[in-house]
Amino acid sequence: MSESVLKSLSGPVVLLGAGKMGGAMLEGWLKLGLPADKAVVLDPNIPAEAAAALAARGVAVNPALADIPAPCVLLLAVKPQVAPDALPQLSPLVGPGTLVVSIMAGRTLAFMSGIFGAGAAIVRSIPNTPAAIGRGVSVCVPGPNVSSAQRDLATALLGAIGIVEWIGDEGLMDAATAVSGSGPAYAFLLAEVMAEAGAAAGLPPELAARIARATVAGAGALLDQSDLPAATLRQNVTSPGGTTAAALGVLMNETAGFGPLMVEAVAAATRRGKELAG
Ligand SMILES: NC(=O)C1=CN([C@@H]2O[C@H](COP(=O)(O)OP(=O)(O)OC[C@H]3O[C@@H](n4cnc5c(N)ncnc54)[C@H](O)[C@@H]3O)[C@@H](O)[C@H]2O)C=CC1
Ligand SMILES: O=C(O)[C@@H]1CCC=N1
Repeated sequence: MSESVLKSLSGPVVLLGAGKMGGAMLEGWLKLGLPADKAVVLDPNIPAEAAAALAARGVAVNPALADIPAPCVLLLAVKPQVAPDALPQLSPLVGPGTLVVSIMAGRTLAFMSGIFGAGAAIVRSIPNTPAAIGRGVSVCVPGPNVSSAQRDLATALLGAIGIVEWIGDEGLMDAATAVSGSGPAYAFLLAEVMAEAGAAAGLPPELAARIARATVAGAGALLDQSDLPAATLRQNVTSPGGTTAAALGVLMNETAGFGPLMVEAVAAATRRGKELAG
């Protein structure tokens, strides 16, 4: 479904911001068959080499706005903080057939319709960086003017980089951002702190880093491939009275363990999302 939707678009997909997330999304679309001449990148800071490589593949990089045909999609992948300066100039591009998709943390549907007009079709979404290997998670909420065909189009665009979850309540987006948008950083931090703890326990630091990284990656792959709940996979490691139980006694402490700490972390990220709302 994704492939046929992306291969048969009537107008271009315009990407604003070709950084980590925008760049990964563009690669996903091209891989799934979006014709390169249907992709337009707008990013004043794109490195010359990257711009030349995209242009060689047929992608239009930083054309004059007046030269861009009516877009099917305008995908907003700039930082939320630059949105008030970067978005208004794009307003003339947004016509009745244009779907605006934002991946900016915090920025609300109301903020975007304030720029693109109350009639604009807008999807607010939050992907995550495993998008770079096609293993992203995107949570999306549609604005009131989004047609079912445009929802399918957003699913195709975000589905090119991983799984897509739709929600109906925009009020949940900051919490979703705190879990899946920011979540990969928590998993990477786990690999970092396990390595540091291994070194503190006497392992050569490089060995500790290698085995911690491979362990987090292997556990993630097992979680992915198994049908068992995470709690069962955890219990399968934990011999009664053994080493894991000793560690989990610390990590699962009801007041100072991982659980309450994660609640605090997700709450902090959720609050920050609300601050970025604008
Ligand atoms: N990095 C992540 O894990 C995630 C990021 N996001 C959201 O994605 C958006 C982009 O984040 P990243 O890709 O991480 O940032 P990034 O810094 O890698 O990319 C932002 C890009 O925007 C470009 N840019 C800056 N000003 C511009 C302008 N006026 N016009 C066009 N392009 C401009 C920059 O040159 C850069 O290439 C943010 O809004 C962020 O909240 C969402 C989910 C996950
Ligand atoms: O840290 C951020 O604000 C962005 C949104 C989710 C992940 N990175």
